[in-house]
Amino acid sequence: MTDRISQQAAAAKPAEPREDAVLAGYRKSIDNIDAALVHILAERFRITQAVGAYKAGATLPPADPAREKEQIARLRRLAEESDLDPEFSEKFIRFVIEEVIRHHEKARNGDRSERS
Ligand SMILES: C=C(O[C@@H]1C=C(C(=O)O)C=C[C@H]1O)C(=O)O
Repeated sequence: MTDRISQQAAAAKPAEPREDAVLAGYRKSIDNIDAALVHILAERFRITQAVGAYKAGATLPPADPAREKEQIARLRRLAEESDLDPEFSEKFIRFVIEEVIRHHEKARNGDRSERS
């Protein structure tokens, strides 16, 4: 790549995503946020495991639809205030709660079986 035409061709070529400094800067922030999400979810599941053990001991049902309805409505409101799609927020929390209930059912069955 020493002649002028080759140099011009190289200059016109868009940078590979991995070599783009602006994109790399954004991705650094995305990586930090993703790490925080994993830590937050780990803490949420740590406490819901304790709730599952408590419910199993107290013979309380694994799921509480009234509580879920309140949480979904609250998170939809928060999403709207934060310019996040409320539909996405509802889908996300339902996905998480479904997994929590699966854990609670396992805890109730002495970790022998799962729902479905
Ligand atoms: C954690 C609980 O158990 C279930 C899981 C929920 C959740 O992950 O937020 C909410 C309600 C219940 O269906 C609870 O009853 O508080």
